[in-house]
Amino acid sequence: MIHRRLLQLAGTVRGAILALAAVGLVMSALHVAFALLVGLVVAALVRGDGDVSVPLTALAVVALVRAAVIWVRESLTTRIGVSVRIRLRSRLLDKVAAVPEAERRAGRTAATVIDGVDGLDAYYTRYLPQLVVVLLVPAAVAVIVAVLAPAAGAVLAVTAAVAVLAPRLWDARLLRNGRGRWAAFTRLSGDYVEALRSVPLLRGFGAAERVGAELDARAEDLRERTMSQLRVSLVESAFSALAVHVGVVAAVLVSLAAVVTGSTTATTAVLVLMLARECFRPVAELGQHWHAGYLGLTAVDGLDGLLSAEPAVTGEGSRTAPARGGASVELRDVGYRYPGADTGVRGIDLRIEPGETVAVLGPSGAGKSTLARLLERGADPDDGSVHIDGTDLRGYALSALRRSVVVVPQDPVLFAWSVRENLRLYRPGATDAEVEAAAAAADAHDLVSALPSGYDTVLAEDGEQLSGGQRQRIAIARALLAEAPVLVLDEVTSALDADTERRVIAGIFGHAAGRTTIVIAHRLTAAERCTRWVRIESGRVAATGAGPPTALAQPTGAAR
Ligand SMILES: Nc1ncnc2c1ncn2[C@@H]1O[C@H](COP(=O)(O)OP(=O)(O)OP(=O)(O)O)[C@@H](O)[C@H]1O
Repeated sequence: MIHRRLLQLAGTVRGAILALAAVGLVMSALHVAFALLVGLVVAALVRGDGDVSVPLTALAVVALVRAAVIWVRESLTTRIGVSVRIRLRSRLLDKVAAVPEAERRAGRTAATVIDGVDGLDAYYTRYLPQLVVVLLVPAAVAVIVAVLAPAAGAVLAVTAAVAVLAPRLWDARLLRNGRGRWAAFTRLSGDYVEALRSVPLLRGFGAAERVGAELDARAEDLRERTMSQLRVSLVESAFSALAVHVGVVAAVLVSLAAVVTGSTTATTAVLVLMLARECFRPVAELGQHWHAGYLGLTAVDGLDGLLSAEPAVTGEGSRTAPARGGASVELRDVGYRYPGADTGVRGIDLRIEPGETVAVLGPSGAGKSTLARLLERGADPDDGSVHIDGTDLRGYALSALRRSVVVVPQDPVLFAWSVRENLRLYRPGATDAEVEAAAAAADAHDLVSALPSGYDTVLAEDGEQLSGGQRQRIAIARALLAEAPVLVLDEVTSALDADTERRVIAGIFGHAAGRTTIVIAHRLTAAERCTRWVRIESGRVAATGAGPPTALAQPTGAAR
């Protein structure tokens, strides 16, 4: 089955597919030559006449060349397979980085990028080249047989056509079932990832058993779909195999009948027997490759969905980063709605001078994190514009912008790398002294030093051996080390006790002095060193004030 979208996705791989098809054709020609030579040798031996040394030598040469071509084909297939996977994965990973959808559905995305692409490898490197071989070789062999024995040639032509075309009747159903199975597989992958991440939570709430039972039910659904798929595919294979065997037997019987009636020779009958097998060899191999390759076909929806998803932001300028130190930040009548929702921010006007420290306060859901998102260009505003140092964010090269605005989220991600590598995420060239100074400023030096190998301790996935507050402090140190002109701290001290929070805030303000710092906070203690405050409510600026925020900055009932 040829899938137009998959051919488009393959892009420049088309030439490689044709090269593999050409090698497949050479291979088939060698098989046919081998069969003819064996036929000639056997016929000569049966007749007991003639010298068979020449065809035997030719047979040995063909066998050697065939071995060499097999080697070439396999190494080419592997190389092309690797390059197809690299090319597709790099296109997909570019998308994963830009598409919010991929972030939200991490498990499904991982299944598509890993299993889907693996499945496509067999489709491109085995199935499609073999399809070209099947379109040419059985017809050519049937013509050769027809020249030797017309009736046997006709039988081969008809049965080969049936063997190739009959399974296509099941293709649509196989593909439909396969897509359903793939959807169930990726959904289950996503659910497993989510459940594994939340095991302590699920256990804590006694929900582990219920979620386990749901996963069991989904796994059972996947098993049933897979078995149903296997059944359809086995029926298809059985029909194909039947046509192959019936074809060989019928062609041989027809040529034997011709021998009995004296209209052909025994040598021709032996040649027909040998060639009949070669006529069907490509068909049988196509069946095997189809089963290896259709997994890729079924993954096409996931691949297509990811590749055609709209990135959160499009286009970028060429401006490099603003000058080091602080940069001005300006939001001009900014409005943003989350896609498909009526939530976000609107009419935000805010100017922050270079080096200023501003607190952004407001109730939960007011739109504070949305502002942070807009500042790092995680999304573009629907209305208005965001500027850094007077330049619209869209005028900066994305990589430069992301180095210039560092946002520390409330629940930061740490990688399963050493603490030192985690801290150097934004500045791989930072010296050990700079790393330690940033850690000390975030009140993280002592806690890191107490780890078994200090800064070289390799963290568990997402820093699991650390408490929430310890992870927050390492993430703050990482952001301080970046020395970005604009630092946005989004409730980064929410997991710290009041004393530690004060120390961390003092450290941040000392280390980041001169840089523009925006502190998003619920608690006034987190923002008490800011020189100005802004209160956001329902996506709008509700009030602003000079000096550190006081109780006035908070809506009634907010935490102090
Ligand atoms: N990905 C999203 N899709 C749709 N709506 C969203 C999304 N993220 C946030 N929102 C909505 O946008 C609004 C603003 O959310 P935001 O996260 O900016 O609030 P916040 O002030 O940071 O809240 P909190 O203090 O609880 O972190 C909320 O109504 C929220 O439900």
